[in-house]
Amino acid sequence: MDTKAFKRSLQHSENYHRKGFGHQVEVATQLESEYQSDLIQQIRDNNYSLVRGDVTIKLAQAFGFCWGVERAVSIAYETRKHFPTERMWITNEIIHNPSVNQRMREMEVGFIPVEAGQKDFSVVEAGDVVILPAFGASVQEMQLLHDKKCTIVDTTCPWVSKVWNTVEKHKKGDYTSIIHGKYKHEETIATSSFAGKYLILLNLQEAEYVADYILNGGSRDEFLAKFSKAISAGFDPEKDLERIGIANQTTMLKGETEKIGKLFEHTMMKKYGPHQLNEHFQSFNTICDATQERQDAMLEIVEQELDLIVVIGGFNSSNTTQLQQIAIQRGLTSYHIDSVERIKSENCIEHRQLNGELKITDNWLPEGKIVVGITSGASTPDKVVEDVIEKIFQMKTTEALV
Ligand SMILES: C/C(=C\COP(=O)(O)OP(=O)(O)O)CO
Ligand code: SF4
Repeated sequence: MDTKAFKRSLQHSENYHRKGFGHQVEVATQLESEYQSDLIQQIRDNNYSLVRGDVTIKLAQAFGFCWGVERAVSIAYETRKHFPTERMWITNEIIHNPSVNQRMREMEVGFIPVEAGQKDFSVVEAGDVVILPAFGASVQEMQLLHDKKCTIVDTTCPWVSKVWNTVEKHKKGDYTSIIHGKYKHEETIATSSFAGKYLILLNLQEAEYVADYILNGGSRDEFLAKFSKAISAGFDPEKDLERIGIANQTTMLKGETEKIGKLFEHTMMKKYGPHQLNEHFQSFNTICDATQERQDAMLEIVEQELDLIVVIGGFNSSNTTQLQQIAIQRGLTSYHIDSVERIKSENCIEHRQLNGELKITDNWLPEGKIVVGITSGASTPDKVVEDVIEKIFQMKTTEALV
């Protein structure tokens, strides 16, 4: 499929929208009342810190809703206003935050049902309005919805589209796209659908395995088994690693994406020599600013004297998990929660560990004076952060009274 030509024709279709519908002002008021927080603004204005009783809260200097998330949620709200009675669907979660997705359901936006791991688009009929989430959608899904004559409202973040343009460039130059990302993540599924040949790598360890294969060869069967879910159809590691380009899922750990890029640059230089490098290697910076800023702020806050840090964001939120990983690498006690409900009244907390499992920890708030770091992922409303901070204050006040 000529994905570039398809995208171009889609963009000219009258059934395709990728901007709002002129209701920004009304929607902004609604979004503010549902998701913003006076307390958080107060902490921001107070140099990102607040003391109440025994508790000092330190907020990261960059956290919470990024520009792309604000934009996508706002377009989704506008879409409902513009089409108040039409049947409306979304192909996936709009962003990875449970409270925002719940609001979509309340606005009668249906989620495409998934049967045995496959989306069932038979529920969608001609004339229905279908929202594509901030991560985008695969080109095959877009084509299917276009063929069904739906009205498509595309909220894909422009930073994500920038990565799609990058893999299109790789494809044009006959380079294999090496995508630093998670092969099951919606954004990476969408990105790989625009690529020609591709290989998705989760981390530096997997990249080192591939770099070694490029330089020294290895077992082809082992390679194909190891990456069976993360390669394009018919991938041939002997031929398809001769010319490579780097791309990424926008919310991966920034430092890791950079290391992977450098590793492959050196690998190709070693194999083909510096004069031939451009023939065999391409790299464009596709780390988004929001990811960069939130991770940099996290790297700063973990250097402060904190007793613990609470990382707030959806459990399937990749960028939130990366923030948690920074805390763990630093050896700081950290708890990743997705809402205030994870904090139980009897000083116990249910939190997500890096391996994805939930754990319950008792007596997580130390007695006496404490300094608590707080950050939140790019899809977490400030209201959710406020609820968590208020709960911590409340628990420590109760402790002082006992
Ligand atoms: C939409 C988006 C980022 C917003 O945060 P999310 O938490 O929704 O997504 P992710 O971190 O990728 O799992 C894709 O860059
Ligand atoms: S994290 Fe970056 S790429 Fe993702 S939605 Fe936000 S601005 Fe866009």
